[in-house]
Amino acid sequence: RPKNFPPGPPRIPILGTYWALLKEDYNFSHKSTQILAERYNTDVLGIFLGSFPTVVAHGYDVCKEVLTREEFFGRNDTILNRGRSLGELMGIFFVDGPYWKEQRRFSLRHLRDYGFGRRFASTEEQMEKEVRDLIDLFASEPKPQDKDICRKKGQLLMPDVFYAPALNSILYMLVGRRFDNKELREIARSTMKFARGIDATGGAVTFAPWLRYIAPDFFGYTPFIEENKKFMIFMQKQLDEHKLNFTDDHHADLVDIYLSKIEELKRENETDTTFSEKQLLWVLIDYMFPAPVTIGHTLNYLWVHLLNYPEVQEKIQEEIDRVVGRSRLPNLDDRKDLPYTEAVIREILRKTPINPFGIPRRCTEDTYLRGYFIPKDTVIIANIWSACQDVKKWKDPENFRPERFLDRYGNLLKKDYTIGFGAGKRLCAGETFARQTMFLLASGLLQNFTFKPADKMPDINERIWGILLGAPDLWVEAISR
Ligand code: HEM
Repeated sequence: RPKNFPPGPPRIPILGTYWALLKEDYNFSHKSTQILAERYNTDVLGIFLGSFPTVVAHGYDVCKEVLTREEFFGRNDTILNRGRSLGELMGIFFVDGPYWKEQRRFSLRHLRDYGFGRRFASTEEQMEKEVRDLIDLFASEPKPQDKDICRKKGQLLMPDVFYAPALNSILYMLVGRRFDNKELREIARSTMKFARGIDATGGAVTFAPWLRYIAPDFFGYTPFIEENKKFMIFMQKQLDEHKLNFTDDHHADLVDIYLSKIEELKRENETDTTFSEKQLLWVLIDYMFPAPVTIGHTLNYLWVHLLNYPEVQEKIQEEIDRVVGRSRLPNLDDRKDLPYTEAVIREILRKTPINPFGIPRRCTEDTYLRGYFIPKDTVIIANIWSACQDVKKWKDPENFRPERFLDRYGNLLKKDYTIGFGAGKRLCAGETFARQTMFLLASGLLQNFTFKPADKMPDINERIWGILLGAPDLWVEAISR
């Protein structure tokens, strides 16, 4: 333990202090670190994942500080982060330094041109089409290709029903077209397979990579690599097709813009560059793979709550009827006029964060946090779950209370303290898109249907173990309004 390193449980060989996480809560390490932080009377817990020094921040203020400080903007070079992209660190999620800065900035700047994170008519039309298709799916007899998510008219499976609309919305901006829903559902389920094989710390295989030779399935290594390959194959196919038809005088999506940039650098004989076709592949995947599972699972939690709190469902419907009516679908202009609907989505993001540990960061230089010494290359984790449960911030965090985001006149509070998307310059790159998509899908469905559980009432506290903290699958019954 380095001198003045944050307090925490004692280390043992190989496991470090991982044993203590398993002992406190075998399945949910975000709960274990919270228990340990309380025991050691600290907001800044020092643990060792194998031999890797790791600092876990707890509570709203410390998490916010950790996420926004420049020296904590690194990412970790782990077997999984490399393994998914065939041995190299690529894309946006798992790279850092100037490489990360350039690729994040370039992709975001140009995705904005197609409506990612801002208003753009043709993308909004496309998203409206996705909402309409989803409404039709709920209102129709099941088609043979939809039997996996629709068991009879009006009875559908969450989160899977959201996978295709979320993916098609982002793919439209990345590669300029939409895809068959069944194909997209299969791809989205790949993410779930690997996300459920490994815990939020990255699991034992991250700090003891040799475990992948002993029991690769048990430690989640094989599913992680194999399921990631499915994204790679899908995206490589799109890239190959784009390259065949590419002309530099017409750019229709991010791939065109990026290929054009590569051409420009070639013309200038610029070889010292972070731009390459391989890099493009992983940038595309990094915008694609989070969309269905993050949006799908957050909406699944929303529905778990709507079923348990029918009065909240009614209030949203009353607000939509009053502001939008029934003759057209809610659109992004309506967001500001539907404060209660927005507040419910914010409260879901707070109460049930799907990334309890966010994406772990790396400390890029020796530094101090709340008086403790943090050496360079320490793994930095913000326990987002603890920040969302912080009594000092939320007063009654255990309650589902959307009104906490409204003032006494029912207006949405200007400042949004939601921290589920991370914070600082490494903030989730898809936040605005995710919020817009969730708003459109939720408000469109609730305008048209009232929902009841198709089987028993879902348990509000049940969670599925994994990197992504999801609720169990939920069959809902939609009754036309
Ligand atoms: C409810 C939905 C979502 C939640 C709660 C969420 C949450 C997060 C969190 C916690 C991080 C880590 C941020 C940090 O290190 O501070 C992250 C990163 C990221 N997210 Fe999301 N996300 C969501 C949806 C999406 C969507 C839909 C996309 C893409 C379309 C996306 C793309 C990304 C990317 C590219 C990063 C990496 C950013 C970087 O390392 O610079 N996310 N997200």
